[in-house]
Amino acid sequence: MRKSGSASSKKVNSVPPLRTLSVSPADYELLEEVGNGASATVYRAIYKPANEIVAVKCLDLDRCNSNLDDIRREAQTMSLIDHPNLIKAFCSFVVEHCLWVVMPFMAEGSCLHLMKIAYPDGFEEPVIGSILKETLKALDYLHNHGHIHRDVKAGNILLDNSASVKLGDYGVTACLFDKGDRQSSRNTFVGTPCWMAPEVLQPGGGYDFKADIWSFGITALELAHGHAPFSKYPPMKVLLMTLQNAPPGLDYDRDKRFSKSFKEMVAMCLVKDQTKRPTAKKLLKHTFFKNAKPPELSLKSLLSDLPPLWDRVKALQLKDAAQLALKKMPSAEQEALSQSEYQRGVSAWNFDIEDLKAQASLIQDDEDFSGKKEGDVSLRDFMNNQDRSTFGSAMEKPLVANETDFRINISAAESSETGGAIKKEEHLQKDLSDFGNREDIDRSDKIRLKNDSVPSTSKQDVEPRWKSQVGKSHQTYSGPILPSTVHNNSSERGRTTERFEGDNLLATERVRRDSRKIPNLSGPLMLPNRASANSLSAPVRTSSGYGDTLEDKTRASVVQIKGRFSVTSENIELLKDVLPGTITRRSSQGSLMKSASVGEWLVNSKQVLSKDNVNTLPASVLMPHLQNLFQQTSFQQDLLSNLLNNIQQNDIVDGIQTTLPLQTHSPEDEITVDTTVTERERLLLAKISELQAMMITLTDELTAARVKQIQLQQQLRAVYSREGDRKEELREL
Ligand SMILES: Nc1ncnc2c1ncn2[C@@H]1O[C@H](COP(=O)(O)OP(=O)(O)OP(=O)(O)O)[C@@H](O)[C@H]1O
Repeated sequence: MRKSGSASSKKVNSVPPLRTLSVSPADYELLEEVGNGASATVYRAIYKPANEIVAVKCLDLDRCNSNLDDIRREAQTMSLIDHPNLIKAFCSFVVEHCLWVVMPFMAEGSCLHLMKIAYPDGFEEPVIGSILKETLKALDYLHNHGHIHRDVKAGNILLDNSASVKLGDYGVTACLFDKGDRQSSRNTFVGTPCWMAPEVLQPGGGYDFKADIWSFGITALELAHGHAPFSKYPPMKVLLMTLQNAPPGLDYDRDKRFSKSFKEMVAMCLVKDQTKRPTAKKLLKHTFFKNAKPPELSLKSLLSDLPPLWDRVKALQLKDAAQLALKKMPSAEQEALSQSEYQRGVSAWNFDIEDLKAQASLIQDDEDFSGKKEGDVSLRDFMNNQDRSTFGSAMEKPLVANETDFRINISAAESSETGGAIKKEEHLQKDLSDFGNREDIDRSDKIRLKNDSVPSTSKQDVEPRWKSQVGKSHQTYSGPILPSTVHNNSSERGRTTERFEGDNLLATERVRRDSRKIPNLSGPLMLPNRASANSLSAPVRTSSGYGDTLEDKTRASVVQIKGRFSVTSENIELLKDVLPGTITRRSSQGSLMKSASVGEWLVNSKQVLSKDNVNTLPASVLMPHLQNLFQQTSFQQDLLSNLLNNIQQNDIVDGIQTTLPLQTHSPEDEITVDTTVTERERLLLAKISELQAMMITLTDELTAARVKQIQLQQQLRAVYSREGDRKEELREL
């Protein structure tokens, strides 16, 4: 079951869907990575006893917020599911810290992948109709069997090479990760922000299967436009927009190419009042679906001319890595904006609605997605300049050559398309080497590529449509986990991480990890060991132990991790405050949100003002940064003081609120309140210490910045006076 590609060149068959496969990891050979989601990586694999191709989803249990018993229970439940439009697992078993789920290999990947690689502006209506109809059948089945999918999106709709459409990740993940009974889990929110129904975002209200109908409507828009509505916004803004704005829909002017019945169907799904949304069964009777063609007729042409799935995935990952590099952030700073910090940000923020609005209004509201975002790298440019054989029989070529081409192509593309953006090339060159030791990458990828021999499906001789498309930058890999039976298997050989050998592991993992750290306003809120450079992430990067303490705390309080969004118990409390418009108690934390962007800014300034730079850069470059750093640091100090004050005040208010009712309560109540108060005190004290630690660090930084400012001013004066002297001399001459 070691990862290898050697078997891919052999003739292999696909496993028919209802087979029982072995639960021994030794019987599986993992081949190429074909997808990754928030919690799992999916591989094409060979089932050795039958020489058959399957997909193995390796779900990292360390990253799941659930115990093995829950997983087993849910896996058994899901084994009862059986529908042609749902991916059914053959079997599942535990290999070290991972749950392996063996399922049919969907050779064309997800609709999201397909759009990213070849249809960035979405599909034509007949295609959408076919995909949606099959998805709706799957939802109808799930709902009839008492399941809510909770993560319907293009990334979870998978296609195979016979153009059949299957919904993956159908609720199992949600169930697996639920703590306690299902009902209580419905009081938490789960999903990916853009696709989440308003009622899902309202904590405590509960929701039902109609939440899937909303997500289905959003998925319809996603397939029509190539992206979900609001996908370019940070998650918090998405949350607000979903709650406050009119529901998104197909526009009469902008979406002229779509029929009235399609528009009407979408509008029916995207009604805020969940009781007014149709059931899946009713929706299936809509004219739009009555006219939909079977997928074999409408989808086949889409899938021709595409390279094998794993090559597409690799290309997208490389593109993402390049975008990451273009963000000009060294990896250390990327780490500063990691998911753990994002979680910290989420749980620490106050969802002060006014403040959020102010935040949100800072982001441009234009809906022009066609324009290339800063840092977007054209996949077309990358692919067109690749050696054609990159995606064909020459996959054995070491990646070093491909990566070199890649870098050159990006810079060429950037300079031609953005004009004068030559600097990006330098940054890219620098950052690509920053985020991974070149030698490491080369070695590890050589090994991987050597093994990844090319199957008979490669199509290097054609000039396909996908090459001429510019992929979008959304990073929303997601999908199924549908175990039918779970077995424990502690075989050393089964350890997923052993698929790379020795130190190659490090490098390859780093490349992969970094390729996922794409700063993206659609807000990939990844799991703790994945980084995300969301602009609303961690307020301040400190050099103290602050990050760890808080990160651990946040991790401990996570109640839901799903897709790109994780929710902590603190979030729920905070949202309870916000949503009915009753926030204020922690209003100072709204400032922390502001400091999120400040934090990012500080990072940039600190970069510029690094020890090495400070003596070499001209004063004219350094001064504005220094001044800004100075101002922002002072600003942050003020915010922190306010925050501390507010916490102290809140403490007093809380004390009054919690002690007053005590007089009328029973002794049991007193014990409960006492415990709550103590717990709250403990949390507040912890928060205060953390803030104090932050303040100390900030004060240090401020002092350092002041010193630097003084030095620079002196240098500047010296330069001016030298220049003055020189001018004097010249005049005298
Ligand atoms: N059976 C399969 N065959 C081929 N590709 C697959 C298969 N299952 C999943 N994938 C690919 O892997 C990606 C990630 O898988 P999946 O969504 O199951 O992970 P996840 O961690 O549950 O993601 P998320 O929770 O973000 O939805 C999918 O988007 C899809 O592109």
